[in-house]
Parts: sequence; structure tokens; C-alpha cells
Amino acid sequence: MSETPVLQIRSLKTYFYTKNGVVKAVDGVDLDVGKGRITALVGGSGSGKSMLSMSVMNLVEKPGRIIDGQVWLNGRDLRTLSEKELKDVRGKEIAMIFQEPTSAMNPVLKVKNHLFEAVHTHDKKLRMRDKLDEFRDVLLRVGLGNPDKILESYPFELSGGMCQRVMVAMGIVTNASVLIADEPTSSLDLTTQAAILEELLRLKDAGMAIVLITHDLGVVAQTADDMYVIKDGKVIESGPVCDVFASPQQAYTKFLMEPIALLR
Ligand SMILES: Nc1ncnc2c1ncn2[C@@H]1O[C@H](COP(=O)(O)OP(=O)(O)OP(=O)(O)O)[C@@H](O)[C@H]1O
Repeated sequence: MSETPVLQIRSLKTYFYTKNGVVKAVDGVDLDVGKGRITALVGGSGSGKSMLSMSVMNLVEKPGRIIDGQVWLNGRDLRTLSEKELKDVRGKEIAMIFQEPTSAMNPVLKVKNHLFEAVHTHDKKLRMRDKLDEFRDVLLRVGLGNPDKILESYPFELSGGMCQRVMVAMGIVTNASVLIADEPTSSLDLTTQAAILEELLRLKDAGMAIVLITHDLGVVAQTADDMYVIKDGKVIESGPVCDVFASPQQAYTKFLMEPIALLR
């Protein structure tokens, strides 16, 4: 990676203090995310991928707590910002597509209002009617046909996969410099999955830095430039995707790659 990374994470630690002891969800992670690149975070269930991204957004809830580290975004350490300043950063400079779209969406807001909120929070002069054409176009690009009907729908009127695509559309319209996508294609059929991945590649080509969290090494091979393998809250292997695939160093990385090796 030649340019200075847009997002640099250093020594980040997020622990959960439970009655059964301390869970080290993120345990001293260093990570660089470059402009115009897709950086994949891979690892098994419970390895700490989601908590790492929630920590970047400073959205960790009790009993979890970020206990150490820095999160540099465009030269500012987000960990030193006030909650008010962070609100401004979220959605404008760094956007996130959550793993659980139905719980991340407001049940009383129509899709058009979700999309509008994603842009209006940071530009109060915008008017809904001026954005509707763009919203229709983005909905079509994420595989949601009949966009006029979708714009007028409430989340409960849509399937989980449709909500997931609305979340992707919200990530796209923000035009943030970093987009964190947590399993953005997990509950989608293969055709829709391909459309979303295509869209992520288009955003990357437009200069966005994308963090792609996934279990699916096939998706990583198709789309990502760099990858980090996470286990027990730690980065155990990282590098350009082609290097890690060509010569994985850790037994755990080889284990994650086994399903792909079988397909070759
Ligand atoms: N509220 C909580 N209380 C206690 N431990 C938690 C809590 N939330 C997450 N953890 C723990 O943090 C660790 C990391 O979880 P995380 O959700 O980041 O994993 P993940 O890699 O994203 O998994 P998945 O792929 O299944 O989403 C796990 O050990 C999990 O049990």
C-alpha cells in the first residue's frame, strides 16, 4: 500500500467484563485500510470481526469497553473525539452496513426516509425531492427492482435480504471515505450477492476505502485487495490477498481456505 492509509488502527483493545470473566473480543489489533482498496476481515464466528468494527465506530455497548488503542481516520484519532464530534464523523466520513439490518433500521421510517437521513444528517440544506432519482438508481443497483414501491415501504414490509440491500444502499448514498460492510451478502441469493459485490467494486474504483467483513473466503478472493485473518481478537496473518492465498503461513488460515481449495 503506497499511499498513507485512510484508516489506521493501532493496538486496539475491546474487552467484555462479564460475570464469567473477561472476554478479550479485540486484543491489540493493528490494521491499515487504503483508499480505493477493499480490505477483508476474515475469521470464524466469535473471532472479533464485528467488535473490531463496532470499536472503530465507538459503538461498543456495556459490558464491553474499549480499553486501549488508537483509530486514525484521515489523520484524526477518533478515540480523542467527543460523542458530538463522533456523530458528525459517523455516516459522513465513515459509514457502516450492519450485520443485522432489521434491528439497525427504524421500524417507523420508510425506506426513503432511511436513505434521506443517511445524507441529510450532514447536509441540512438537502431536500428529499432532489434526492429521489438518485435513491431509485442506487436501489436498482443493489438489485431492488420496483424502487418506487421500495422507497415507500417500511422495514417490516421487506424481507431480511431486502433490508440488507437497503442498508447497502444507505452506505452508498453517504459517499463516506470509509465504508465498513459487515457480512453484506450473507443472506442473499448468488445473483443478488454478485450485484452487491459488483457495487462494492464500483465504490472502490471511485476511491472509497472498504472494510469487508466476511466468513466467505470465496468473496475475499473475488473482491478484496488486502486481508486480515482474525482469531481470538488478534490479527494472526495479513497481507495482499494474492500473497496470503498463494502461501498462507498459519494453520488457521489454511483451515479457513479448505472449502475453497476443494472447489479448485
Ligand atoms: N455483549 C457481549 N457480552 C459478552 N461477550 C460478548 C458480547 N458481544 C460480543 N462478545 C464476545 O466478543 C467476541 C467477539 O464477537 P464478535 O461478534 O466480534 O465476533 P465475530 O467475529 O463478528 O463473529 P460472527 O462472525 O459470528 O459475527 C466473542 O467472543 C463474543 O462472545
